[in-house]
Amino acid sequence: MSLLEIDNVTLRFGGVTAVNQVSFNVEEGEVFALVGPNGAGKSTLFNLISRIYNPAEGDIRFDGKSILDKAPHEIAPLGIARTFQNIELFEQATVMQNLLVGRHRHRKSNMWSELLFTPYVRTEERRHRAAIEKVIDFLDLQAYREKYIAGLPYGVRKVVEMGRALAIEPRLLLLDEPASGLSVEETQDVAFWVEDIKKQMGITVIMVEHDMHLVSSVSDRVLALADGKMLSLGKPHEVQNDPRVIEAYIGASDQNAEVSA
Ligand SMILES: Nc1ncnc2c1ncn2[C@@H]1O[C@H](COP(=O)(O)OP(=O)(O)OP(=O)(O)O)[C@@H](O)[C@H]1O
Repeated sequence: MSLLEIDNVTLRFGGVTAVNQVSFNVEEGEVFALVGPNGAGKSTLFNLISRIYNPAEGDIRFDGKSILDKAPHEIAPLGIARTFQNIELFEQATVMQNLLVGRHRHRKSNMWSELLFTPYVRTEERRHRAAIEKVIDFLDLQAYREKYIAGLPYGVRKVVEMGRALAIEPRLLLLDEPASGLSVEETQDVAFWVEDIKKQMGITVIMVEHDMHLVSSVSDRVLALADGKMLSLGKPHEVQNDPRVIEAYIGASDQNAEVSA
């Protein structure tokens, strides 16, 4: 059974069909990339999986069960974490505090036991701290742990956002443009982390990304979309060389050229 099944999903915004009869499966342990020109429907697909949007048609199953009856806040407890294109962290909180927020889904203690600081709460607190230390080590964030997000460079914030999602200890991680705005060196780090997230942590990754070099170096499979429709699905080199994909990108750049002309 696939970890995630997108089954004939359609979503319309007024007259625009943002996602048009899209079907694909993501297998456990895979790095799966969604690519396509601007407006292809990639972010909308992430928002459908995160339950921010309801499909007009189709089903989305995680671990064999439909998630269409879940509210957005019930998605992280299922084991699905995500990052956002426009980083969504608490600016006036430290790196450590932001990572602790990610642990919320694992808190099983109630308010009274927290107030009384029972042995159970103490053990749980240690478990949360240990999980976070693991993420800090993994992403090399030691130097920033007590720093406020507001004062951090963009590249570090992006890493913290990935850390917040990893702190949830998800089974499925959705990365929305992890390399956008990053330097070549920082993008190289993202490539190493994605590989390790898969190999060391055993987490399945779906990534929306425009950087085709990153996509082809880390992805097992790639789905190319254009105008909400599936164009091509396969290994990175197969999709990159698919004439339908090349045509869609050329078409999109022609349109941009016309707009900017
Ligand atoms: N909330 C919304 N209301 C109306 N239309 C929307 C909304 N969100 C997306 N769309 C439209 O749906 C289509 C798909 O948009 P989407 O943001 O999913 O594309 P994308 O592939 O993520 O693009 P980009 O690479 O620019 O982020 C576009 O035509 C977009 O204008």
